[in-house]
Amino acid sequence: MTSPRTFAGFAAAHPEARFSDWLVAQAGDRWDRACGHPFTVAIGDGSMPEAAYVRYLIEDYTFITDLASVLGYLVAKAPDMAAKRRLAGFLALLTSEENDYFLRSLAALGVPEAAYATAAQGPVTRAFAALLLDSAGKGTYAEGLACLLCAEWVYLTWGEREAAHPRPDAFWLAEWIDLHAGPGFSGFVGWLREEMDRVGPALSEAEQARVSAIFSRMCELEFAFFEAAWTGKPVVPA
Ligand SMILES: Cc1ncc(CO)c(N)n1
Repeated sequence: MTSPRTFAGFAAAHPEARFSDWLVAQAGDRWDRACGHPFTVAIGDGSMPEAAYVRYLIEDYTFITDLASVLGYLVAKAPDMAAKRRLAGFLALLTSEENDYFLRSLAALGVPEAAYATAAQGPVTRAFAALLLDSAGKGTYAEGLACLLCAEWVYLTWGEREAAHPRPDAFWLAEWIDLHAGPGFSGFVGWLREEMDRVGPALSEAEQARVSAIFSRMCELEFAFFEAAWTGKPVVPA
């Protein structure tokens, strides 16, 4: 009998299940903790302390710089033009509209360029960047895709939840919600899921387990990233 922890076992028990559903099921409460972190609730309900958001923006600006490199690796590894187009489209958005969002928000919050342009990454961001860059750069397309899927799907999940009620006044919060909700972003995450669902089932069981471990580790690091901004005390999960 196949183990229920493998994708084959999961698919036998849940005939409609997608590979991406299995990744979330395997992550268990690590997924829920990342999507439901109090920091993400505070983005939407107007209770965000400015100091926490400044810490977040400075770290996340270094993160999205590495994310742009990760997308470059994935564009290179994507097997066909349709996939390269999707990934390149997101890379273009990240390096234009989203980059602009960071520069305007950091300026409005009074953060001087010197404080973010050359900021050293904290320990959680370093662990995060290492996992992403190693998976997408040295690993396989599937491994890099699992990182990107987790990062963007967590953001879509809290983004759509917070977009369901009126926006806070601060534009840096309102626009951060709008960047992670709406048809453009949900369309991209929907495509990432379909791509993972296409690539994942064809992998060996050992490689599927590896992809699942990467996805779950990403959930832990997403939680730790929010927690570091929220508390000001970065802790890399064991
Ligand atoms: C840490 C982190 N994860 C995911 C995203 C979404 O791109 C982001 N901006 N930052």
